[in-house]
Amino acid sequence: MAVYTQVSDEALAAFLTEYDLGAALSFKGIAEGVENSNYYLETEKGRFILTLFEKRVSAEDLPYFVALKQHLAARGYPCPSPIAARDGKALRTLEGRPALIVSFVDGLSPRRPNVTQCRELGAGLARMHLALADFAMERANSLGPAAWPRLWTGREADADALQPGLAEAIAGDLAAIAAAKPAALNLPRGTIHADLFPDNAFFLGDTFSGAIDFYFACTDALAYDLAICLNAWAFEDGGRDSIDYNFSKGAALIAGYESVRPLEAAEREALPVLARGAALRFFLTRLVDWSSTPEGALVKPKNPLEYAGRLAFHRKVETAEGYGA
Ligand SMILES: Nc1ncnc2c1ncn2[C@@H]1O[C@H](COP(=O)(O)OP(=O)(O)O)[C@@H](O)[C@H]1O
Ligand SMILES: N[C@@H](CCOP(=O)(O)O)C(=O)O
Repeated sequence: MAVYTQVSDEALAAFLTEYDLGAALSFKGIAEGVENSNYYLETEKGRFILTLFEKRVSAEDLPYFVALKQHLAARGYPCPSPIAARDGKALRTLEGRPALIVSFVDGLSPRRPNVTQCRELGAGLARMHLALADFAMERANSLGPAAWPRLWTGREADADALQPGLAEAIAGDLAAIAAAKPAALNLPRGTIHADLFPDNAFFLGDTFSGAIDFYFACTDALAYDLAICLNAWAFEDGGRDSIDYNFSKGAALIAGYESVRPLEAAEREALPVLARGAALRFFLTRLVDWSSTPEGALVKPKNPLEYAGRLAFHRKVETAEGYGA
């Protein structure tokens, strides 16, 4: 459930008078999502999404996220296009929160992506990287390697409580990635989505129809975005205590990406450490949420062990071929 801030009928009607969208015909809170309050909004001019930004998205980053979506939409990339009010400004205030109306993206998020969808997603990710190649704004990755020790310190016991011996393994991952960092620093950089999980990608049948939720986007290595997607799209829950890499899905995702933007030799070489780093990043943020979300909270925290399982796989992979590249 992700409607933290309620919008009254009166506040919505007054808000819409600032736009050329006509009156509201339908307005409903959206249960999915974790970070912000999202509403489905239909007006006389069509279907939209209204987002009220909650505290997890920093207000100073909002102009970056809005500009990024405007940039992509202007290049015809399928994503939510910010709708400006009559004064030309898209980012506004509603019920005391920063608020944004964006266009509705058609499609369904796959619950269990198939190989064709993985290939499509890879190509969609590479097209996004190319469309953002001339996006001038920058944002540091606030969840990059420099942030990991801060997320990890003090949570060793929580990790061991989830799985005995996990704390030592995670400490080993942090050390191994820190040692490999210099090689990863020289990779081609650009604007990355950084959270293109299946719930943030839409498909019409098996055809990629758009990406949403750009609120972790930042400036980083392009191949790191591919590594995040490998983690999010190409692993299967293999039953009790096991998470398996689906080689066909991973190979299809990489091939799809390379059909649009071929990887450089250094990016291929760095893929194992990038994939391990990406798994560590999501393990750590999930661990923080897991141990700090009170029981009975509206949002159920995601299971960190899914990412501990991926880390166990990455520790054994030495070359990009191990992922099907
Ligand atoms: N532009 C959009 N078009 C269609 N549906 C959207 C759009 N934006 C969000 N949604 C719906 O709202 C849900 C939550 O959005 P999301 O951006 O993932 O929220 P959060 O940032 O809170 O995690 C999505 O799973 C999707 O169902
Ligand atoms: N994709 C992340 C959590 C972020 O949630 P989102 O709904 O904003 O994409 C994870 O799986 O840990």
